[in-house]
Amino acid sequence: MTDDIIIRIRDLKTAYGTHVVHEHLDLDIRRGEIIGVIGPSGCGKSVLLRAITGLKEFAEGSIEVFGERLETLDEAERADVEQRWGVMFQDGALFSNLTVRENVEVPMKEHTQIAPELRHQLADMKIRMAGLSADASPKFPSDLSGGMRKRAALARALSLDPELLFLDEPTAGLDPITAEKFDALIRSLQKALGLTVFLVTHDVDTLHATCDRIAVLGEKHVLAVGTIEELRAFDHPWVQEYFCGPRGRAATGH
Ligand SMILES: Nc1ncnc2c1ncn2[C@@H]1O[C@H](COP(=O)(O)OP(=O)(O)OP(=O)(O)O)[C@@H](O)[C@H]1O
Repeated sequence: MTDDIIIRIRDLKTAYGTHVVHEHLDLDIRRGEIIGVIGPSGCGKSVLLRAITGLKEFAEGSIEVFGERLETLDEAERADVEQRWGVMFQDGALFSNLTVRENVEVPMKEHTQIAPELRHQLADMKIRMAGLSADASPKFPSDLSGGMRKRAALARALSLDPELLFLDEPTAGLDPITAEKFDALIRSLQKALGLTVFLVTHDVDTLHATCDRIAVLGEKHVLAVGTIEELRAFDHPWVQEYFCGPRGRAATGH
């Protein structure tokens, strides 16, 4: 059913000057799934996330999110669509001069008229949802550990109660135990809030712990989409190395 497709990408082409990143790329993301997006470094995972969220113009093709093509919308309509998703960027992208609470309040200030007192309370609630204690709220990003900064960035991505969450390498740079806790948090938030999650990662443990399906990017397009089991059977050298090499086998228990 078309309604179940929350993101529909057709024949996408993106480029920086003469450097083509994606060409003839098709991908459907289903409502309520966690889809992992993997592929070799530089294959265009982050650029794809940026194209979907309107941060990178594309040269050809179409991207529909919630049935809308962003480039056809006026500013107000576009802002309405943007409110329905949250993005956690690779480096967290927190404002270093704002406290954690103020960071989480930024999208609320931008998109809503919520009164300050209620906004503070809502921000603190998101901070707790992301697994931080209340005393993190008045701290500045530089006072937090890497794992806590990721949680603060997640709290900000959840700021406007999104239906759709984009996570760019959420566990990169975390120790394995912190990463495992973060994976569990993403899974439980997805279930509790009915989120659809677009998750860029290199982490095979994260894929195993969180994802319903995985899209493999390579050679400028989507090479394959499926469950880990389906991809393990996919005959492509990079996919085989990824899932059936020592790290892939250890993570999937094969
Ligand atoms: N602002 C930019 N200007 C020029 N080229 C860019 C820009 N951003 C990305 N690229 C190029 O686009 C390609 C895809 O980059 P992208 O960051 O999407 O890769 P990735 O798959 O996310 O890589 P990684 O796994 O290493 O994070 C790379 O060749 C990169 O050099």
